Amino acid sequence: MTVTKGLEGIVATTSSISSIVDGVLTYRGYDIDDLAENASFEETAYLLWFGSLPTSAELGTLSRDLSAFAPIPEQVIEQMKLYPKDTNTMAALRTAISSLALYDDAADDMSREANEIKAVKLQAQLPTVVAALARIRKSLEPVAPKEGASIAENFLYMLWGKQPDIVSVKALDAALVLHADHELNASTFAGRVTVATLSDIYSGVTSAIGALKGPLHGGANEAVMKMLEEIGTLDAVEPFVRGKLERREKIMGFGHRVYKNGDPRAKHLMKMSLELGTMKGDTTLYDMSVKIEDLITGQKGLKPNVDFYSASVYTQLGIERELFTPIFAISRVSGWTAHILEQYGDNRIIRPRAEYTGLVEQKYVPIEQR
Ligand SMILES: CC(=O)SCCNC(=O)CCNC(=O)[C@H](O)C(C)(C)COP(=O)(O)OP(=O)(O)OC[C@H]1O[C@@H](n2cnc3c(N)ncnc32)[C@H](O)[C@@H]1OP(=O)(O)O
Ligand SMILES: O=C([O-])CC(=O)C(=O)O
Repeated sequence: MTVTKGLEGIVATTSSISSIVDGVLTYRGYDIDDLAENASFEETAYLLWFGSLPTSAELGTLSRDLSAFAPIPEQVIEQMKLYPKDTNTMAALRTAISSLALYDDAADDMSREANEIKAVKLQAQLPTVVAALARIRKSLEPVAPKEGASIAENFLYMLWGKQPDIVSVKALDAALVLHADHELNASTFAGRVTVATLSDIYSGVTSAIGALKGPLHGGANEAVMKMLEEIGTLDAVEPFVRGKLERREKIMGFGHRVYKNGDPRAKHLMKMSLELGTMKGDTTLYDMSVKIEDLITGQKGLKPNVDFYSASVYTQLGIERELFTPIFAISRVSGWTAHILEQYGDNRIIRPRAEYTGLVEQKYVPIEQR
């Protein structure tokens, strides 16, 4: 048996949803740079689920479905009010999304049609859950979704309880496009492993949320912001990074399993971070981030990943750190559900082997003789 730690370089499935070839990321054959500049998040989600960009009529239908599905059951809201207020937001999200299944009569309907509807429903409801969790944490009443608004607009509206400005909506929409899918990343793989047992789509998304939470994956965006807060000023960047490198500690938001010459999504978020800082008349967070990048890339050859500049983008949008990874989930649920539909379409249980390295030839010893 050959063991490849972390399954590095192992091709575990075929997929026609997204690809990373020579550092270029595509969704269904469209370059991420093209989509980041031109596509809305709703168009992107449609592309991931159904394989082509929507016509106006198809996009209209999807937008109406997303609006219609956005409200969540009152019981789920009441349960969320019972969660400890200081609990990890991703832990709360994992629980709330799992509980949505209890109120969906079609949760175990495994037909393609029912699963497509549940994919759209999960996409519609996840932002409502995250916004409600954020408000409940602050002892505020959740705000009901607004009809006819895009996912980005609706999320900020439900979060802030007022109509968001156009700049914030555009920036969040672009960030959602950039995070929507990423081949066989850890959370998508977790979701596919779960549904490959023919478990339901809610179980798959719940597994995926659990995997995204970790700081080596989606949780890195919150860890980056924690680091920026800890550093505090531009002058403190250099000694901070030097200390980290001397102690051989990881710098969050850098490195990637697949990209060794840079993550194509990072440049878009970097540009957004500068634009938002310039508009606000304070580019400190951007300047600190660039200085960290220069030092880490110069000394370790590591490049920033998608999580690095998203931290300063979200902070400059006025979004609290605890919501960064849940916002990643708001976007990635489109990719997770597209992969889950693909897995159901050509399923085989995912069950690799382990090389045993434990004790052998042990004999049972009665408890009083141990
Ligand atoms: C959306 C996303 O999930 S993007 C990734 C988000 N995660 C992070 O930003 C966390 C920080 N980064 C990391 O932990 C890693 O780079 C990962 C998890 C992303 C990839 O892990 P792997 O593919 O296993 O990379 P691996 O750990 O083998 O790294 C290779 C070398 O670079 C070093 N390295 C990798 N990332 C970092 C980092 N962020 N800071 C310092 N050193 C690093 C490793 O220590 C290792 O050095 P070594 O060969 O001397 O032991
Ligand atoms: O692909 C990965 O390993 C992690 C990543 O960048 C993502 O999920 O967006």
